[in-house]
Amino acid sequence: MVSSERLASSSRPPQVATKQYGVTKPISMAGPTGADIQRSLELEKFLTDAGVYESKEEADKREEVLRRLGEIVKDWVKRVTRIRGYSDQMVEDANAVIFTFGSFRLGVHVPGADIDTLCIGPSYVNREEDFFFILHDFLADMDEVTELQPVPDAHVPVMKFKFEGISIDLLYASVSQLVVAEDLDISDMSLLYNVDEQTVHSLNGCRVADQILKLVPNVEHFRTTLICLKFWAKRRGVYSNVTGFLGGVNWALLVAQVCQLYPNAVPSMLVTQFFRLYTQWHWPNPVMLCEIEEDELGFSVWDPRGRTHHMPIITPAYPCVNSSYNVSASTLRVMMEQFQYGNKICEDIDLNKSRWTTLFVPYLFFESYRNYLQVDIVAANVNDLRAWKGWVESRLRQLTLMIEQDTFGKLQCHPYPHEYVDTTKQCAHCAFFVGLQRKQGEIVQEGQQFDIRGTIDEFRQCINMYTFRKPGMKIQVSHVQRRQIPSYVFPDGYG
Ligand SMILES: Nc1ncnc2c1ncn2[C@@H]1O[C@H](COP(=O)(O)OP(=O)(O)OP(=O)(O)O)[C@@H](O)[C@H]1O
Ligand SMILES: [Mg+2]
Repeated sequence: MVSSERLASSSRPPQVATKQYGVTKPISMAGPTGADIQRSLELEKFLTDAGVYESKEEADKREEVLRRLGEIVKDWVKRVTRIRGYSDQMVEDANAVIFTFGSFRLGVHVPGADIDTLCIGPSYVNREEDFFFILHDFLADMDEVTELQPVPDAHVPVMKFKFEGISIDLLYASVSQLVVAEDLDISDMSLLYNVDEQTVHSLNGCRVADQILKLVPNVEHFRTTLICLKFWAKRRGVYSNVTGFLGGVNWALLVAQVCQLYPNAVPSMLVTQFFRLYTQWHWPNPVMLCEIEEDELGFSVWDPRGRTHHMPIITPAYPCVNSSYNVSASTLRVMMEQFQYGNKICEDIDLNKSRWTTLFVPYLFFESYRNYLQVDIVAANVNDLRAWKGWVESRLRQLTLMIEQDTFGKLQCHPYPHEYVDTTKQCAHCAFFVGLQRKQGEIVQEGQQFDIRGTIDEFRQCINMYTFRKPGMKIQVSHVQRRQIPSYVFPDGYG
């Protein structure tokens, strides 16, 4: 049975931000009914059985890896201090601290997820040489470290590696202090004075995570709901920042907004309200968790170029940016379809006509379209493939945009954020797929076909301009029909 209070509240339209840089206000709502609590317990059981929570051993290992990383950066900073010729006292006092951010900091990481870390060091230890050369070489010599990959020219420069098999993203920020205190307060705005833009960006992840945890009314409910929605998004093929869907921070902000609106709700209600709210949200109205002064915005939501911000989800710490700038009209369309699916199932669950398992049924991408593009990527070895694949994956959004533009929006693309590997190939290989469909409602003339060969050639040329291209790095883009999808895509059979 559904309580009358519940029906009354759920039939109310969600409030949507109308004021510039304003936030949505809490919708007062009665607390959970017995049925809501029961549904929440069932949801948690489902998530536990699905394996989204890591074991005690895995959690301990992560803590140990973080402790080791903390020691390594301290040793490194002391070494640099000595090389720079500072006094023995300075060498003794020299310090660096590690902060975590991302899903680990929020307490919503799944087994095998990366740990996003930020190292804060003193003013005289720089990123260009000290971090990307001295610390890099230090790490390269360690047996525990594998797959070390420096990315110094990224928007947020990062060193990626595995430490005893755990993926680490390590950022570096040098602050205007000679000695970094062990209990440094990352929310202190004065840390942002006199530092370069990359440092501001590097500090931002930690400040955003802390803000989110401060702004949600009930952290445990927020965590369960976010774990649930991230798992759902992966099952439904809409979890991926790089492909133009949403990544960890975007899902966190969307869920945090729902938690703010329904402060008394338990996770099952929050999941239901999530789908209700975002199926009705008037994009591109921005989602934002707190009031933001105009000068805190790192971009303009209303700027005429802002039309490219299809689904603005604004981070809550200076400089507040749209965290989902990769979303395009086509990926927004795909996500809205998925939100509608989620909304329908949750309504049925509320009426006891469906169960949680149905919500998480994997999306059948290869049954959803008749035509696809297959993007095959090969390289001489797995290391080359990792870098090459990353580059191609980051350009798939461009392919989608180019096709939709060149066909005046009549051909719609759905880039799928999963890679498939043909293990029978001699060289290292992976493939991505893009679903193709005519825009619905388009009047089709007999025999009308789209010729996108020119667009694909242009895309391939752009891909081949990769700065770090090596012999053996190749890409092939082919049009395939559903029945031509290669069998390695279905390792368990065609279902
Ligand atoms: N588009 C973005 N805009 C702003 N911050 C971002 C963006 N992408 C990543 N970040 C920052 O980097 C952090 C780590 O990114 P990551 O993609 O690992 O997300 P995550 O929340 O850790 O999820 P996952 O469980 O997938 O690792 C984010 O939490 C956020 O602070
Ligand atoms: Mg992460």
